[in-house]
Amino acid sequence: MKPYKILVTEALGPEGLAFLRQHAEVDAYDLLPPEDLPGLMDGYDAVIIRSAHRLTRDIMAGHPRLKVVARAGAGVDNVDLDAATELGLAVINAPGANAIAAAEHTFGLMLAVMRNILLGDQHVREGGWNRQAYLGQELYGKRLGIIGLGRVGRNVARIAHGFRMTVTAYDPYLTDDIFRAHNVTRVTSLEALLPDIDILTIHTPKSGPKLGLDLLSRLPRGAVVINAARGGLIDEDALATLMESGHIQGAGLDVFSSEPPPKTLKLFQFPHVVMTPHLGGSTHEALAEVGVMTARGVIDALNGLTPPNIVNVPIPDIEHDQLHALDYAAQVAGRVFATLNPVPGHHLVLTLSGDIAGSVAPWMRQAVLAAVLQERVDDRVNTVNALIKAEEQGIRLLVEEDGADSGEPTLKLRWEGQPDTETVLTLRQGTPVFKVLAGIPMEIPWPERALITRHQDAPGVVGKVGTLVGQYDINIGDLHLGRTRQGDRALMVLTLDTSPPPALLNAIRALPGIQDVYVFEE
Ligand SMILES: NC(=O)c1ccc[n+]([C@@H]2O[C@H](COP(=O)([O-])OP(=O)(O)OC[C@H]3O[C@@H](n4cnc5c(N)ncnc54)[C@H](O)[C@@H]3O)[C@@H](O)[C@H]2O)c1
Ligand SMILES: O=C(O)[C@H](O)COP(=O)(O)O
Repeated sequence: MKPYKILVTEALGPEGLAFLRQHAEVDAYDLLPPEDLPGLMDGYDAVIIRSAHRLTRDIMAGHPRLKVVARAGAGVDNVDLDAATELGLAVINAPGANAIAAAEHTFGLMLAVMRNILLGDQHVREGGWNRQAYLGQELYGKRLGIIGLGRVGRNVARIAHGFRMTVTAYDPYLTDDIFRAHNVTRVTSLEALLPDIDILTIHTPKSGPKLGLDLLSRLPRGAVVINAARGGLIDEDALATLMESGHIQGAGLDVFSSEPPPKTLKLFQFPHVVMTPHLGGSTHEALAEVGVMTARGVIDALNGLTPPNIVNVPIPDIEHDQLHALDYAAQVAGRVFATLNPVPGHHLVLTLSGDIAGSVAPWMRQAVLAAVLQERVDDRVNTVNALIKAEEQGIRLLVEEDGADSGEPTLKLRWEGQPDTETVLTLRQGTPVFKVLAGIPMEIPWPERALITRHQDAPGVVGKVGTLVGQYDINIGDLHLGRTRQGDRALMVLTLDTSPPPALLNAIRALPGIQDVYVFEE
């Protein structure tokens, strides 16, 4: 019996499916009718879609088993990311896995428009041979304008250089180095880009700029427009208007505001508009790459890891094993802190130092916060939705820097204004070691099973607890004691070889001087 159940709603590369099947029971469809998806979501740990389906809040909510949703592809605009995050669902995608396919398809469309390939094909099939009627234009020496120099945009630039085009791009989110590295001239506005190019191609997410009549009119007369990114980035009515006036000579479209486009789409009237049914990422190679990347991400996320292709959790730039160790340290620190300090404050103060500063810090904050909240909130809370759940609980996270950004990763936690809640944990060669517990300095390598007593420092308490544990035939592997000062608050941490039964815990609780008893087991 496999531990997970996964629904795949649209054709996934066979390599990805095979990987999923090693770890999960998989129900895979070539194309699940979209209207059937809401009724099928129950009982799956993960659901994987492509562009034919939408994962809305309504569809994702109310499925206790669901932990991960995935978009097997680049664009996650058909997943309600805010809803997924609030619901604690990890969102996986496959960034870059189909970027070469999409870039090559962009050139397919470009060549089809510039060289009248589809019109010529139709003409020959109809028995014609009028070569003069289908005179085309070369890409060589043309000025290509790219909006969005991301994974696809950079591949477009690479191919364009092969055609000896000059390449200019607009992407306000990238550094100059990226433009230089790809031999692309940078412009800092669309207004600067559009008048000086022959061919425009857009490669931004759906949230990118919308090119309506005003912006498209800035293209020189006779320009060609390509959209293999997302429907709606190029306004279809505006494009039709400019095709009609002859301002725009031709267009290549792989994506549409509504897919498939309605029969009433004005652009169908123009022979120099070449259209494909969202084929940009549809090559065998890309589907294989997308399938494997998605499948690995989904299984990692189900296993509680943070894969590099998770969309709604900050991703630390470190090795898998190191991340796993830090995740464990965050769990231990958060759980022990929340259990020993059950009355929460309003402000949780977290100090990170050592190797968890930098790119790891945003993820670490969420991981620790999730572990603290897990002890307090019944609702599902995890690294994905920790910040949202904290806000719902009226808890604010205050992050303090202590300046040290190398050395052993160290987490310090306390409720603001309550120094006796301070908990300090260091990760030493992969093992969490507590340095301070509930404000009491102690040095405790964290065991698999620990029993902690909170008690009054007084003669006989330790011996009585030890005797009771022995009476239940449980071996004590290690013992640590700490106190604020003689006769004051004290803690005892016992490493036990076997689980203490409830009767033993009750017996310890009944001993004079004992304030509370806690058990932590893996
Ligand atoms: N047709 C297809 O089958 C197909 C295949 C793959 C990708 N896509 C789509 O192509 C697009 C690009 O994909 P990608 O993998 O390169 O994404 P990406 O995230 O790697 O790159 C997108 C780039 O757009 C830039 N950008 C964002 N907003 C912008 C704005 N307002 N103005 C200018 N630049 C902006 C970003 O800085 C980034 O560099 C996405 O919409 C994706 O969904 C379509
Ligand atoms: O975002 C993507 O990866 C592309 O739009 C491909 O979509 P598809 O998976 O439906 O082919």
